[in-house]
Parts: sequence; structure tokens; C-alpha cells
Amino acid sequence: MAIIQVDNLVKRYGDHTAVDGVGFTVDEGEIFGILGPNGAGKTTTVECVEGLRTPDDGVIRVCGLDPRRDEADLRQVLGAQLQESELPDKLRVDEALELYSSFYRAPVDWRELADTLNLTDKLGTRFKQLSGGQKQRLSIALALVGDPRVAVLDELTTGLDPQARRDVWDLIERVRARGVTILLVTHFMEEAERLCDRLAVIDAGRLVAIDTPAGLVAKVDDRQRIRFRPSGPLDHAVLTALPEVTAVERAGSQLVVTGTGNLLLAITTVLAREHVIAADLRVEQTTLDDAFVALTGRPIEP
Ligand SMILES: Nc1ncnc2c1ncn2[C@@H]1O[C@H](COP(=O)(O)OP(=O)(O)OP(=O)(O)O)[C@@H](O)[C@H]1O
Repeated sequence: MAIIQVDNLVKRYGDHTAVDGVGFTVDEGEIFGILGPNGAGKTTTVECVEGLRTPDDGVIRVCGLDPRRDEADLRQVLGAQLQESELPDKLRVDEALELYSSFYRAPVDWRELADTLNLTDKLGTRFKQLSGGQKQRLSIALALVGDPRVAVLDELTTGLDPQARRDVWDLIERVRARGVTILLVTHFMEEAERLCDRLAVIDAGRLVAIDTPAGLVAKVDDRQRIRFRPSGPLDHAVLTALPEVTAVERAGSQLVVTGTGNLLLAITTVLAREHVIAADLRVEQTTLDDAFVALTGRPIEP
């Protein structure tokens, strides 16, 4: 069942159309990602979902609520990561968590949440004195403290080191396992691939594609590339004769074979028959990065 519904969303800033007819639905319990380069309109889209901005056109429903009209009810079901500037510098971590839980009818135990986010030894620290990563973890805690049905997380792991990023991903998976629906804004391919059930790719305010990460890759290209160094002479014709093979190229001492289907099995069977050993064999598949370039015409990071 759709818990978030966005139809033909349009948002303009002056004469600049930041979001231009974007639509998607998110099912209950899904992690749904919005992926796109800087300035694509991702934050504007989710801020309309959160009721923080008024759309110029379109319909949005979150748990059946209209984010602008039903703002007070929306606050009880939707958790949003706050912007850094929203917390006073002198507020301590424990005070912030206590304050935010007081906003909700049925908050979770904030001490437990702080523990999960490795914030327990920072409870007495003032906001201003937290590192970038600690502030980020606190903002995630504040988004989840109300035990929301839907959590909106914008650039969740920006500024975190690789280990902290993985810890946050694990946390998000645990949150989802409790049934929370997550709308996630990201421009990290690895994050999108690892966490999201489905992704909306947005570029220059427009929706380019919606699919699973694997579906986006498959849409673009299902070719694989296999590289290896043959141990002895090999007639390329034995490879090009295979129905799975579309091309064979030489790159220095390596052969690069492109194809589809069960390419690896087809190649290794032929090599065994020809008594050739494939050294340094590597299988390269189309990645989400490749799919993004194919869909939008450019890489996500300039
Ligand atoms: N309050 C505003 N007033 C005017 N223009 C704005 C405002 N907020 C955003 N924009 C513009 O609208 C476009 C979309 O911005 P938005 O922040 O939604 O993109 P984004 O995809 O979230 O980008 P980023 O990844 O950089 O945060 C950009 O061109 C941005 O400069």
C-alpha cells in the first residue's frame, strides 16, 4: 500500500522551476531513494513531502495526510532530519533528545536510540562542540525519536567517515526492519545501491527513471565484460562463435570479452576445451554509476 504519494509536483523559485512534474509512490516499509546531482531538486521535493514548502502544483499525501493542511497530524507520523542551524549551540545532546521526544505522543526510549547511534558518551556535550559526524548522528536520532511511520533522511551520511557511514546504513536497515518507511535523499551511489529498494532518479527538476537499483542497471545495459590473460595462443574465433559473446578485443596481454547471459560459464568452458588457462580473470558489470550516466548524460559528481 502506498504510504507516500506524490503526483505531478511542481515547485518554482521565481522563474526557475526547481521541480517540474515529479511523481512517485512509496510503499509502506520501503526504503525509497531520491538520487540526483546537486541542484536536481531532491531537497525541494522532500521538503514539500515534509510540509516545509508549498508546492505550486501537484498533490502530495503522506499516510493519507496533506502535508500543508494537516501539518500537526503529519508531525506525529513523519520524522525529519533537522538542519544544523535549527539547534541552539548551547543545547546538550541529552537535552535535545529529551526536548524532541516531548513533541511526540509515543516516543521511543531516547537513551536506547542514543546508544544505537554511539552518542551515549556525548550526552552531556553541547551541540556546538560535536564533530560533523556526531551532529549528523544526532540529527538522525532526532528524526527517529518520535517513532515515526515515515522517516525522511536527506544526505544521511554526508560528512561521515566510511566506518560511520556503514554503521548508519546498518542502523537504517534495523529501523526499516521495525516497519518504518524511509524516504532517503542521496547522491552516493553506494548508499543508494546498498539501502534502497527503489530509486527515483531526478535530474534538473525532472524524473528520469524509477526502478530498483538492479532494474535501473538492467534498463541501461545487461552486458558484462570479462578480462583475462590467456596462458597461451587462442584463436578469437572460438570465442566470437559463442552466442553469449558480442565482442572480443585485445588490451595489451589481456583479452576483453563483452557479452550477455552466462558469459563466464561459456568462456571458461571454451578455454578448458582449448587447454588455455585464464589468468587474472575479472568480471566487470554495468554499475549504478554507468546507469546514471546513461540515463542523465553525465556523471552524478562533476
Ligand atoms: N529557497 C530557494 N530559493 C531559490 N532557489 C532555490 C531555493 N532552494 C533551492 N533553490 C534552487 O532550486 C534548485 C533545486 O535545489 P534543491 O536544493 O532542491 O536541489 P538538490 O537536488 O537537493 O541539490 P543538493 O544536492 O545540492 O542539495 C537549485 O537550482 C537551487 O539553487
